[in-house]
This record gives sequence, C-alpha cells and structure tokens, in this order.
Amino acid sequence: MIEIDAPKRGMPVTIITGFLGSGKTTLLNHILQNQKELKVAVLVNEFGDINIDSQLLVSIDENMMELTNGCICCTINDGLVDAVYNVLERGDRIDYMIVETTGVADPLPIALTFLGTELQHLTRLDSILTVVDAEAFTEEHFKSDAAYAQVMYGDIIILNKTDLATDEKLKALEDYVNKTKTKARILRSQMGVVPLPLILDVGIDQSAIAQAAKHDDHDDHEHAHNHDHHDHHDHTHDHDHHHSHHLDNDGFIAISFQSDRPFILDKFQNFLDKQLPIDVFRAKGILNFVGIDNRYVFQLSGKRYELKTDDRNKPLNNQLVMIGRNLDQQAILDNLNECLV
Ligand SMILES: Nc1nc2c(ncn2[C@@H]2O[C@H](COP(=O)(O)OP(=O)(O)OP(=O)(O)O)[C@@H](O)[C@H]2O)c(=O)[nH]1
Repeated sequence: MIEIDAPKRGMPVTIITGFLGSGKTTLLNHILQNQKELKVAVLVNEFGDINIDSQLLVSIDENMMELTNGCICCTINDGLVDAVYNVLERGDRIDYMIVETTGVADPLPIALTFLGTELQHLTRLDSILTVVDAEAFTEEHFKSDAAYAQVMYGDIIILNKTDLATDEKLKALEDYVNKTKTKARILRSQMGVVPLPLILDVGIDQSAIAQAAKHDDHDDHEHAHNHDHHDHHDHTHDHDHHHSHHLDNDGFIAISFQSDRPFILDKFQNFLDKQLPIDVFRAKGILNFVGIDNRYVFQLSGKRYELKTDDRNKPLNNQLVMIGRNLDQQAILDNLNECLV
C-alpha cells in the first residue's frame, strides 16, 4: 500500500500571545532550551522602545541576533512581513518560526498577516498559543480588548503561574475559557513548562481564520495590503502599514528610561516600595547598580516584582520600561533620576 504523505506547505509558525507579564518570554525560553533538533527563528515584538525581551533571551545585536543555542532572533518593530522575509532570506537552515507578540497586541492581525498576505505561500501558521497569568487573569480581562482577543483567538490556552493560583481559580478559568470558545485546548503550566509536542507543530486547522482573511476588508489590517512581491528579494514594503494594529495599545503607555549612570540599590528599592504608582502594571529592566559587578534583572508583573542578579555582566547602561495606564511620565522619570548615583 502506498501512503502519500502530503508535504506541509512552508515554514511552520507558532504565534505566542498573552497579556503583559503572563509568561510569554518564559515559555519561549523553555521552548528554546528544550527543543533539540529544530533550528528556530524567534521574532520578538515589544511594547516600548527598548528591547528588553531579547536581552532576556540571550545575546544582543540591533535587529537580528544569534542566540546562544544557535537560534536566531529578530525584532519585528519595522514590520512583521519584513522580519519574516529577513528570516526566510538567510542562507542558514531554519526549521521553525516563533513570533512573540506584545502583551497589548491583538493576535488576529498577526495571524492574518501569515494567512492573508503573500506569506501564506511561504509559511504555515501552525497555531496560536495564548499564555494566561492564572493568578491575575479575571473575566474583566484587565479591561483590555486585546486580552479578550488573545483568549478568543488562541488555539491553545496555557494557564501559566499555577504555583500562584488556587485550584478553584484554575477551574474557574477553565470554565471561563470553555464557555468563551468552542473546542478550546487548555494546558496548565508553571514557568511555561509544557511538553513541547503538545504546542509545537500541532497542525491546527487555520482555515476558518484564513477564510476570514480572504473576505475581510478592514483596511487597517496588515493582510489587506497586497504587497505583491512574490520575488521575495524585493523589499519595498510600505512601512506605515505595519504599525496600525495595536488597538491603540488599549490605553497602555510604555515609559522608557535609560541612563549610563548606575542606580543606588537602596534608593531604587525605596522607589519601588514608596513611589512606584499602582497604575504601573508591568515593568522590566536590565539594571546596573553601584558596586555590583553583575547585571540585575528587574521584573514587575501586577502586584509582584522581583529584582535579582544573574551571571551576566553588568550592562553599559540602565534600561527600564514601565507599562501602565494613566501614568505621569515626568514624575516617574524624575523619581528614577533621583535614584542614580
Ligand atoms: N511564580 C511564577 N512566576 C512566573 C511564572 N511564569 C513566569 N513568571 C514570572 O513572571 C514575570 C513575567 O514573565 P515573562 O515571561 O517576562 O512575561 P511576558 O508575557 O513575556 O511579559 P511581556 O512580554 O512584558 O508582556 C517574570 O518575572 C517571570 O519570571 C510562573 O509560572 N510562576
């Protein structure tokens, strides 16, 4: 008997979405550390103009970088289509592509970019993974349309941070997801640890969204722009079109702070404990403190924060991003300046 194993079309792509601080980068690191055979290209899209995520993933270079495990990473701030072409045009072998969206992005336009532009011939959208912070997530979705869309369009919902959530909370979330979506696949994880065969190359049928992509006529969606260059060496994309799909970031703003002067640890700690506005929902930074040789990684998500050194050298400058609503940018920057040496 002859079995015809139809080849899958194009480079497989997984989109990782999920609200601010839910654990997307943590999941990505789990994937990168545990996938053995695949050479993965990672496209990171970050909210705020300093790219902290890529520094948490591994080594740094402006746009495209080699991660220590041999994967490559590039930022998609200049447009997703361009970034994908950048990867496809590289000479080296790449087996898989993972796109990490910002925490305030609706994943649909990103999915539609793979399904509805010329990328549909070069890539195969495998699935959309949605990471949910099981402790913080509620049915109010942080009053964010993006957070709702992330759950709506997720093929696989990963309830992460199970260590911080009660069993009742986890069950309630599962009920919520099941009533929001038909045929929801739900996984639970701590620090993004899930069996990779359950999330990569799962071949979820994307025809419903693909169909929508064909019939959709929303002008602000990236897929609606037919760049029409099947010769993928042509790079004349219209960059303006790639910035329109963040739902106005749902009212969130990102404040970036950089300084080549180091922080004084006591003062920074005092800032965190006494001055940090409650409206800062998410913050992350690679920090340099006086008298300490290694870098500090600062992470704040919801009500929790952590500040810890790792084994990497201290950065040349402090880089910090704070994300929230109704923030007084100047007051925050002034307070941070006060913490410098
Ligand atoms: N306790 C606990 N903390 C976790 C877990 N997963 C991730 N975290 C922590 O949550 C914080 C945010 O994790 P990230 O992976 O950076 O979240 P993210 O979704 O990439 O964040 P943005 O890209 O900024 O939206 C970090 O401090 C992580 O160490 C978990 O399962 N349990």
